[in-house]
Amino acid sequence: MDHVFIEGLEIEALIGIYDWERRIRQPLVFDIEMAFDNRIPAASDAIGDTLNYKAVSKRVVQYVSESDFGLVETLAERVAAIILEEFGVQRVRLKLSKPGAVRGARAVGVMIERTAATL
Ligand SMILES: Nc1nc2c(c(=O)[nH]1)N=C([C@H](O)[C@@H](O)CO)CN2
Repeated sequence: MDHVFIEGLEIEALIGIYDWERRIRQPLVFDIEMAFDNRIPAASDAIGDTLNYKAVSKRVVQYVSESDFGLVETLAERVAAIILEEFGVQRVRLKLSKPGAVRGARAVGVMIERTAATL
């Protein structure tokens, strides 16, 4: 299966379980891999046939910038659901990194893979 990806998408958000984290915005980094059949846009050369990574990025930036969660797990789940539901993606892999959250670690966070519900 082909993929469309977004790597290193940096967004500041209100995120964290500690009191001090409720008063600041922290940088988060998203790496997103979306299953998509790229043969169709490759044949037509039409942006309308693509899974448009710019449109997905814009939506993720808008949602994450306005979000307010304690856990990175919650935010990752919500972003994955938006990608599946609003962009018709069948499978998404998402890595959410919180750089600098743990002293000595470059980043911590979660990686999830979700599939669209079938009726
Ligand atoms: N699995 C998780 N562990 C932790 C989280 C989290 O969201 N998921 N969050 C924190 C704190 O907010 C931390 O990032 C502050 O340094 C701790 N562990």
